[in-house]
Amino acid sequence: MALSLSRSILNLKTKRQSPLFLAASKRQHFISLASQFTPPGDAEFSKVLYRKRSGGLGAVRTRGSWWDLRDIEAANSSPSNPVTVSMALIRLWRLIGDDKWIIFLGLGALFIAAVSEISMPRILAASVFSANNGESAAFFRSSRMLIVLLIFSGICSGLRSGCFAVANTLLVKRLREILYASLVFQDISFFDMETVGSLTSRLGADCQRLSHVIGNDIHLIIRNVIQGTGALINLLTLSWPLTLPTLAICFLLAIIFSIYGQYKQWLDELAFIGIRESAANGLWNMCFVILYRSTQVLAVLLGGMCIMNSHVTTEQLTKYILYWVKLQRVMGNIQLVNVSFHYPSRITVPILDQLNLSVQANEVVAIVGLSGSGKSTLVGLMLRLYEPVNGQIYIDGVPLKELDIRWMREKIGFVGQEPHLFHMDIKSNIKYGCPRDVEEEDIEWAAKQAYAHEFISSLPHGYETIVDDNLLSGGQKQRIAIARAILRDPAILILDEATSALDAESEKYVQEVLHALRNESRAKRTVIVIAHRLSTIKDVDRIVVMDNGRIVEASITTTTCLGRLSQTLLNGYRKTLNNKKNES
Ligand SMILES: Nc1ncnc2c1ncn2[C@@H]1O[C@H](COP(=O)(O)OP(=O)(O)OP(=O)(O)O)[C@@H](O)[C@H]1O
Repeated sequence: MALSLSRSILNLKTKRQSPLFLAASKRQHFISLASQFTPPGDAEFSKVLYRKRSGGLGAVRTRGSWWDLRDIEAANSSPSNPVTVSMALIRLWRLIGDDKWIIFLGLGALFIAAVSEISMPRILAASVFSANNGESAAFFRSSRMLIVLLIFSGICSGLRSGCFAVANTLLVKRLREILYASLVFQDISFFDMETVGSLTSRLGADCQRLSHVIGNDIHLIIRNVIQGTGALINLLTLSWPLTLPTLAICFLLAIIFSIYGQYKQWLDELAFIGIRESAANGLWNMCFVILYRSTQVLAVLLGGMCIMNSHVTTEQLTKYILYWVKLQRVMGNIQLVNVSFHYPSRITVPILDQLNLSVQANEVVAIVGLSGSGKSTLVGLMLRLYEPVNGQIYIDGVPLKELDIRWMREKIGFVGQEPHLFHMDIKSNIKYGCPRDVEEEDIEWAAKQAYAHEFISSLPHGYETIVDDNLLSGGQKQRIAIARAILRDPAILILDEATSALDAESEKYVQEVLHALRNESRAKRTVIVIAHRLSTIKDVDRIVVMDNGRIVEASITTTTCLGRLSQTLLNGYRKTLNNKKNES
């Protein structure tokens, strides 16, 4: 929106250079930009109360006129957030934080400079007339006064622009911090819809523009108001008959400005929609929490009676309640029931179609299938990077979407095809993102599990070796990423095996890791591996074959794999097998 506004302002600037038009556009731009950085919430309650009163209580009932959006739909198609100038200023004021003294200092300097500048013409005229009349004492007094005012206005003007420039810099910094923090926690689907360019522009140019309004325009407005008022008082005291026609023209200009400022009405309408949405959300939350909690209360009441009647044991009741309260520990059972999915950016292309899959805790399952059959998408849904369009995913019997997403992701280790390593030592790379304190031996243990310890130890500085682009092969990078995932001790480990792009040495790494994971009790966990090579699926419990967004085989073993793969898949794997034979 900020970009399109920027473009439209640019167009307006090139088409119409009228200062009035530019002023109106600038104000609208400022409000729109401010709304990007502020959550909706400061609602105009007086308006709502007024509307509610005018509609009566009946308007608020289900399907009552209070919820009706058609009037606004018809009147307005702009999706901007409802933020008024004052709201935007208040929020920006909060952003200044502890550095408000800079603004106060700037305002003080601004006031003194403005008053000095207003006083100068009167004293200048007085000194000219006193010189003309030969009144030397008055002339020197006026001249001294002029010099003092000159010095004051010079120093204070400098101080004013310095203070606002510093406030401007602080504001840009904070806006970017807040915006960046907000971007980091967006859903993956948000990044599908937004281009990198527009996000970069928000962080860069838009923040800069918004703070420019604060750093320059606002203090200029304040200065002009003070100087205008002073000039008006001066004019009125000099000659009110001359001043009144000027005032009439100014009044006319103010009316024209206010006509351009009519968009406020749209902001009010949008604020009203926001309030109704919040109210609907509040009602939903209230109903959900009350019903959810009442199941626990009922469980305790009825369960207590059943214990007294010896229908259930205390242990059974405790387990029952604990399941309802929260999933304490992830065992690693995964169940996908009738899951369908399409990407938000391509809603007409179904990727997963009524998919059903069940993975038991500690099972090692390989997912195979031709490129584009939806394997990575399936994993993306398990990681809750996206929500299924239809169907449900359960972890240990609890719907995935009801679990705390951060907590859940801590329990899942994921290693993608191109894992990212940081320019720091190998030890820190393995430790990266681990939510608990770990010792050197834990890091080595994880590296051993990932078959990385041997090559790390052979490096000149071992675990202290700094990772750089040319130091490690693709397979070695992946082993470090697996060590990183294993160190977090996830209940579910998902490996997206690299495709043919990697070197020959990496051919066996997933196979070895899977072998270790299956045979070491400390490493027991559910493992899902997206396999591209036959060698990988040798050691798994089960092979799941995907084709065109569906699971066509869900429980074949390695020995029967080749025999039962569908013809299409078989051809693909035969080709791989032949290539391998030719190579060897
Ligand atoms: N972010 C996305 N937005 C839109 N479409 C996508 C996105 N990611 C994947 N797709 C499409 O979804 C389909 C399934 O892709 P997916 O990556 O899940 O297949 P895959 O079986 O993992 O393939 P490969 O083995 O090549 O990794 C493909 O047609 C792909 O183009």
